[in-house]
Amino acid sequence: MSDSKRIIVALDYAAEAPALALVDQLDPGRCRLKVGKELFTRLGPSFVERLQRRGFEVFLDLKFHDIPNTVAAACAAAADLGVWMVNVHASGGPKMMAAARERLDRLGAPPLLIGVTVLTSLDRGDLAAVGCPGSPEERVLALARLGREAGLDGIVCSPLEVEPVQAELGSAFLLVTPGVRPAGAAAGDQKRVMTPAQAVSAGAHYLVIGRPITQAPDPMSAMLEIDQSLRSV
Ligand SMILES: O=c1ccn([C@@H]2O[C@H](COP(=O)(O)O)[C@@H](O)[C@H]2O)c(=O)[nH]1
Repeated sequence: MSDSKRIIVALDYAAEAPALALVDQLDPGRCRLKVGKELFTRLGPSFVERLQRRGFEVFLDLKFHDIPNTVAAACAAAADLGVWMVNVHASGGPKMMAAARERLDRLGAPPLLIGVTVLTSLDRGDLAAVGCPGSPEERVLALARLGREAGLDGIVCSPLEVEPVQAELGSAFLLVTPGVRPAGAAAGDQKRVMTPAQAVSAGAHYLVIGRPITQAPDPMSAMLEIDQSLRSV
């Protein structure tokens, strides 16, 4: 893949100051940023605009999951913010995903539209607990098919599902993978993980990485080490 900015740093912070302390050290030519529910709820759209003014492309990770009309309108609002990528829960269904696609297609330069499949914090037992029998891989594949049919640009899945999804849907369908942990790093609440180099060699297009960078004693060194590990893949 030609995009050299594979790392998307998840800015999961409780306040603006520590987030900006990291952002100040990052190079928008080397990585992208993800703003999720915590920071967006605290700081709102103006923080996203601030990051964009500094030259960063932003993945707005709000995982919209609602009726089609509401999700389509929320995606349009994200597009108005100028974000690079936005996402919806694929389990919201084909009509919801198609409504988001149709709304974004009315725009000149829409953000990438990505479907969240099975959260990387879930394993087979967790899926069974919410009434979904089968393996995470089977469910990811089923949701990936629905997402592609609805015209999504790609999906969020764990690195473990990258090869089977690409084998069926090809390499142009974007695969965005959280659940990335450098060797020896704490998995925390993530259950389906691989190292950054393993994820990229499996075929992941973008790696979402939070705590291994943001909670490292020296976040910038952690980021550069991960970046370096990808250059030899
Ligand atoms: O399935 C998913 C979907 C989204 N995420 C988000 O990615 C980051 C991962 O952070 P780490 O600290 O590297 O675990 C986080 O913002 C999640 O909300 C995910 O982990 N899994």
